[in-house]
Amino acid sequence: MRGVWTTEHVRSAEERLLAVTPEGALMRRAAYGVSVRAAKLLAEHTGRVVGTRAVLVVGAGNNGGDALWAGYFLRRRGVAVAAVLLRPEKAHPAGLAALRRAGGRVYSPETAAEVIDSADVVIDGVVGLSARGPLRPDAAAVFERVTAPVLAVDLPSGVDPDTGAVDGPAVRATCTVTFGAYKPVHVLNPQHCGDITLVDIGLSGELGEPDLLQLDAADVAAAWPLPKPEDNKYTQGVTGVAAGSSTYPGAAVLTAAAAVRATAGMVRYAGPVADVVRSHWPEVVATGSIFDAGRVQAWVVGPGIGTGRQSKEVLAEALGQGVPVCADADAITLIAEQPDVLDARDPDTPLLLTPHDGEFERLTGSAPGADRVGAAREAARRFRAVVLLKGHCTVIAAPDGRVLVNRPRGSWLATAGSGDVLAGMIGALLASGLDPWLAAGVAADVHARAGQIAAGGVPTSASGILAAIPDAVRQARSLTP
Ligand SMILES: NC(=O)C1=CN([C@@H]2O[C@H](COP(=O)(O)OP(=O)(O)OC[C@H]3O[C@@H](n4cnc5c(N)ncnc54)[C@H](OP(=O)(O)O)[C@@H]3O)[C@@H](O)[C@H]2O)[C@@H](O)CC1
Ligand SMILES: [K+]
Repeated sequence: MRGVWTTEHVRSAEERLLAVTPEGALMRRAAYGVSVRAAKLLAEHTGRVVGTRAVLVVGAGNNGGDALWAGYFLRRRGVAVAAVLLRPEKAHPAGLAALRRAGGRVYSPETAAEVIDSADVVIDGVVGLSARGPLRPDAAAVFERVTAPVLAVDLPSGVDPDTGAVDGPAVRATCTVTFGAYKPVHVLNPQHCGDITLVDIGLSGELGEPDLLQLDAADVAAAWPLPKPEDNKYTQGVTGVAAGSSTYPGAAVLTAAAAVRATAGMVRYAGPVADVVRSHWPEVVATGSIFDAGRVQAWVVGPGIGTGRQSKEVLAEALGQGVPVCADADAITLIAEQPDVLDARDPDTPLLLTPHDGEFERLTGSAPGADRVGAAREAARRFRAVVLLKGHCTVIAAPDGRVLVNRPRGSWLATAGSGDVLAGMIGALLASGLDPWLAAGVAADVHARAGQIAAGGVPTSASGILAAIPDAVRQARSLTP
């Protein structure tokens, strides 16, 4: 698993490390890493390093110091370096002196137009860990001119380091070089970070437990349930699916099919479109009502069931059986509108909620806002449930505070019925006995892989995602991170 630490925790770890490290050593280590990545970027874009031109955009703090020292190292590799100082009086003194000594030139934003226009790479050292709010107007004006690839030092300036939120002008980087630890921005807003490089500055011993986690392929592979020699169809867990209606039969088919595709156990369907489900997926044991469905090890309830009285009874029945329940789509709206349905649940029965933003607002009374991790964590505590908050970077929070952030693989999942497929996969993983938080994270990862595989660069559909589940599992099982 990839660990991610908030800026508060990175800062205090850095303070402890700084206390036992010679002055300036950490910054030079960080800056050297920036210069190596910058040289690679230059070579990729121009075919050479010597004789290319780098522009540093330098703010008031140590992030600017990193950029200035990186400029010093790039000078030594034959790169022409120009530093645009946004706050000349506050520019890191040692870094600036080193750059000048090495032959770097210095500009103000007003005099820099020409060097920016002819840059081969621009290094964003405006602001790092201490960033607040969007780019200020002077920095925003500089980046408006930029057409060269941008390397962000630590993080793209203008993006909130702890939430990844963007609320105005912000740097959109080709690549980001960060130090010591991944920060939330790197997993919550990969679109603005581009390709990310982590430079080791010796911080790992000081960091403690991570605040967020991201699954690697190896984690997904290790968690994905596979039949063992002693298994039969029951021992792998039976998934119950209560989905669909005469208006939305497709929701039943997609949800049940995703459970079939995800694991080798058995899938039971209970609902008004049993015949439709059976005709598409003969391996599903389908019946008309949840009350005569037989034993299951987990329920998925909600896709396409509507929010009427009968649907409420179905949800209450599932919640009362003492097995994990994934409440999706209409089941979330039902909980939001008629919270007494949760009385049917023993507080120890695992519950998993899978809202998109609109459903989240219905459920909690407020939209997730900029701090999606905080919002999901709070909702998870309040409902004593795992909350999977859908988004470009889906966030999965457990009631005990653990948070996973899913790695996006394009926007292919934004298609009708895609959520039904995810719910079916989660149900199958719950039935296999996986921890609900991990089940949600692993399902979200494979769902994203399936979307990418199904799309292959052109739009796909929920049926396409469904068909790609086996290849997505294969991909996760054969890849390292
Ligand atoms: N500590 C270490 O060991 C190491 C640290 N390292 C590096 O230090 C970086 C952290 O440096 P830092 O703490 O000096 O602050 P930094 O992020 O440069 O901000 C400077 C000032 O900018 C301002 N500002 C705020 N928001 C703004 C905005 N939106 N747009 C424009 N300006 C804005 C605000 O000042 P204000 O103008 O509000 O007074 C703020 O104080 C870290 O990211 C890493 O790169 C590495 O070298 C490894 C070793
Ligand atoms: K930056």
